Amino acid sequence: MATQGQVITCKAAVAYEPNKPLVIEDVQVAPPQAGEVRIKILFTALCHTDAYTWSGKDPEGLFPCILGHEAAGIVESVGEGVTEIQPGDHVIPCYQAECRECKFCKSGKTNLCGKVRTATGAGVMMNDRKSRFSVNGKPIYHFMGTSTFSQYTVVHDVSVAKIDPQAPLDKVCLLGCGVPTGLGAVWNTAKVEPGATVAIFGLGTVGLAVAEGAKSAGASRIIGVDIDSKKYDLAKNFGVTEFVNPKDYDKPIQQVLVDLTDGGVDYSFECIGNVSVMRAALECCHKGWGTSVIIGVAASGQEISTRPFQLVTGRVWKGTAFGGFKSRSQVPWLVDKYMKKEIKIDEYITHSLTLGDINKAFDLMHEGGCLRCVLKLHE
Ligand SMILES: NC(=O)c1ccc[n+]([C@@H]2O[C@H](COP(=O)([O-])OP(=O)(O)OC[C@H]3O[C@@H](n4cnc5c(N)ncnc54)[C@H](O)[C@@H]3O)[C@@H](O)[C@H]2O)c1
Ligand SMILES: N[C@@H](CCC(=O)N[C@@H](CSCO)C(=O)NCC(=O)O)C(=O)O
Ligand SMILES: [Zn+2]
Ligand SMILES: [Zn+2]
Repeated sequence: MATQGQVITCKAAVAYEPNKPLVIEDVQVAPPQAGEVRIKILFTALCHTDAYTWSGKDPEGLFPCILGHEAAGIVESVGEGVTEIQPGDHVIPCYQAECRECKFCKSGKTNLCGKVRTATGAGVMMNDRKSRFSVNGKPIYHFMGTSTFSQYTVVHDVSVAKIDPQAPLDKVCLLGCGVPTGLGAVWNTAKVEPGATVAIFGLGTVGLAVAEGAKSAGASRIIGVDIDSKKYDLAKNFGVTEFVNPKDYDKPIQQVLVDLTDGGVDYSFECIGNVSVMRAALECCHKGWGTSVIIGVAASGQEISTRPFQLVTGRVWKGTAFGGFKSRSQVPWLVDKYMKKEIKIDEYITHSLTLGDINKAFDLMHEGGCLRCVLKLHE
């Protein structure tokens, strides 16, 4: 391999400051050290969490950094001691690692992994607590352990899911975040059963994936709640059976849903990141058993609240990261499900652009007509 062991200079989108346009730079990407993998990223999508961190509202946000965490690519080289991944493997970088050795991984109770989390939260690699990215000698922070807005990135080996080489990378890149999050929130976190009633707050990619998951789980009613009525036609294709726009009512949305469902829904999902909506999502659940799952990411300083009585009377409040999926083990399984046409991906991709258009892609994301925009990173 000509590039193995060498610094690679390539294009990447650097976020220098919150909310300032990303700058396409020539970035130096150092070779992978022990336990690391350097990946040629071919396609990356944008997720709202990238916009959230870029906005400066993420307490873990560090600048300058290279954002991006929903991508697919091909391994360029591996560091010392990496045995399960080889150059040429088709992979999806996973922001939620799976080491299979730590307390979290061994617990069987969670998909969270503790092995590299302190480093990924600090924008560095575990080995030497330094970045592999630089511009003219100045380090640039990693983001979520993935930094996929770059033609090449370096990640920990425990964060790499090896997938079917036949899978189209311009599609399966979405399995790096939004789609698994929604499906897994239903299948793994809530464990929705046939006949259940479901309310989904926010019908973006995550909320629509919740609808898809709820439909496949056999939910009897899937009520979509969004302030953008244009979402309804689209949402029907993902399984939403009824639509409610809070703007059409004078009473609180939780009351609207309780009245519509003879006392409340069995399951609700917050897919926005709005703490007032999180409260409504809990309070629209049925007394005695209703479960609400928080998926949305709220800004630094925001807190959730409700009357404790809501929980005393049997409602359950939960949250989910990456839909509870164990990344290295289950992302390849999700890819196989897509290849067998058992889950959707193409339907979430509304726009396709190149890395140079990344600022335009973020603008599109805020315009409502956009679910996922996939960027091609190489000509
Ligand atoms: N927990 C996780 O693992 C995880 C993974 C991926 C994304 N997320 C988070 O999930 C959230 C959703 O992501 P997305 O990509 O689907 O976002 P999105 O912006 O595409 O979708 C949000 C939807 O919510 C609607 N909305 C906004 N305010 C509303 C309100 N007050 N009431 C009803 N509807 C409202 C919008 O019209 C939009 O349709 C984000 O906060 C993102 O950061 C979390
Ligand atoms: N850094 C933020 C929290 C961000 C957050 O909650 N991230 C989600 C994934 S969002 C993907 O689009 C998550 O999985 N969190 C678990 C984890 O990061 O380990 C903050 O500090 O508020
Ligand atoms: Zn995401
Ligand atoms: Zn682990």
